[in-house]
Amino acid sequence: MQIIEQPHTIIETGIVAGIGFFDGVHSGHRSLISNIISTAQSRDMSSAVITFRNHPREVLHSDYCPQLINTFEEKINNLSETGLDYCIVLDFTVEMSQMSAFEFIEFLIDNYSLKCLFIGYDHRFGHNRSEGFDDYAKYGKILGIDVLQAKMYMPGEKHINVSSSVIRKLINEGNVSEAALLLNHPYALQGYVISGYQIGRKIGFPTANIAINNLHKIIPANGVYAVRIIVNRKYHYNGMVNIGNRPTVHSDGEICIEAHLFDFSGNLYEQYIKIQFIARLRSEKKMNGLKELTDQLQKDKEHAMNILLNSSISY
Ligand SMILES: Cc1cc2nc3c(=O)[nH]c(=O)nc-3n(C[C@H](O)[C@H](O)[C@H](O)COP(=O)(O)O)c2cc1C
Ligand SMILES: Nc1ncnc2c1ncn2[C@@H]1O[C@H](COP(=O)(O)OP(=O)(O)O)[C@@H](O)[C@H]1O
Repeated sequence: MQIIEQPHTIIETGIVAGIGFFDGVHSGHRSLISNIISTAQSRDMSSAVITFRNHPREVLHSDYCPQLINTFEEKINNLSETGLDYCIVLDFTVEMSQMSAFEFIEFLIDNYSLKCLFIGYDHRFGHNRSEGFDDYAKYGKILGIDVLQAKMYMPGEKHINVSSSVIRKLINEGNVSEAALLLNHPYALQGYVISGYQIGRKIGFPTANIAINNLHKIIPANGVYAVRIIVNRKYHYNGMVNIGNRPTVHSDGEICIEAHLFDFSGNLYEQYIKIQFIARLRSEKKMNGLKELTDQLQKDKEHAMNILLNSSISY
C-alpha cells in the first residue's frame, strides 16, 4: 500500500476510494475495503481509502482529546494488511471543515484522480454535515463520478452494528474479548518499560511497567487481563497485565499498566513492548498483604494460561 500525503497526485488508472476516519480498522471497515478492492478490480482501477491524520473534532474544538482505538501509525499498519493500493492521508484543517460536500468531492477528483467514491451507510461530510447520501450521489453525477453507498455490516447472529464507537465503549469497560471479535484482532497498547517499586521480583512476579506514548489511546478499565506480549516487535510471550493503582502496596492513586511475562527472565527496562488484550480475568482488589496477593497472582496465571491456550483470537 502506497501512502499519499501530497495533493495533486495523478494516479493514471483512476481510483475507487472509501472515505472515513477508520479508527480501529475493524471488521466493518474491512468489509467496506473488500468492496472497494473488488470494485476497483472489476473496473481496472486502483483501490484507496481517504483518511485523516488528525481527528476532525480535535481541529474544530482545540480542547478536545479524542480517546481512540488506533494511533495514526497503527491505523496505517492495519490498513496496509488489507490489500489496498493506496491510502490518501489528509490533514484536516479549519479551511477543509468549511468546504461543502460538493466542493470536497470536487477536491478529491482534482487532486487524487477519484473516479468512484464509496460512502459508509451513515457517513456524512461537508460543512455542517447537512447533506446525505442522495445529495452526494447527485453531486457525483454532476462531477462525472460514481458515488456508491456501502451497506451496513452486521456479522453473526447477534446483529451488533460494528462501529468504532461501540468498540471504544467495550474497551473502556474492559470487555476486550468482545472488542477483539468486532475488530478481528486484539486491542493493543505499546510503550517503553520503565522502572517501578521493585516489589514484583521479591514476590516471584516481576512486572514490566509500561509508559504509554500516546495521549489518545483508550486505557481499558482497571483490572487484570490475559494478554499476549511482543517484545521489540519480535519476541512473543503469553502473560498477564494489571491496570490500576495497586491498592495492596500503594495508595498514591496513580494508574499504572504492568505486565508479567510467562516463561521469561531477563531485563526489559527501556525495551519496547506491545500488549495485546485477549480477555479480562477480574477486577483489581485490595488484598490482606503480599502473601494473599502472590496466591492470587498464581491463580491468575493458571486462569490466563487456560484462556490463552484456547483462544482463537489471532495475533
Ligand atoms: C496480573 C496482576 C494482577 C495484579 N492484581 C493486583 C490486585 O488485585 N491488587 C493489587 O493491589 N495489586 C495487584 N497487582 C499489582 C502488584 O501489587 C504489583 O505488581 C506489585 O506491587 C509489584 O509492583 P512493582 O512492579 O512496582 O514492583 C497485580 C499485578 C499483576 C501483574
Ligand atoms: N517474567 C517477567 N515479566 C516481566 N518483567 C520481568 C520478567 N522477568 C524479568 N523481568 C524484569 O524485571 C522487571 C520488573 O521487576 P519488578 O521487581 O517488578 O521491578 P519494577 O518495580 O521496576 O517493575 C521488569 O521491568 C523486567 O526488566
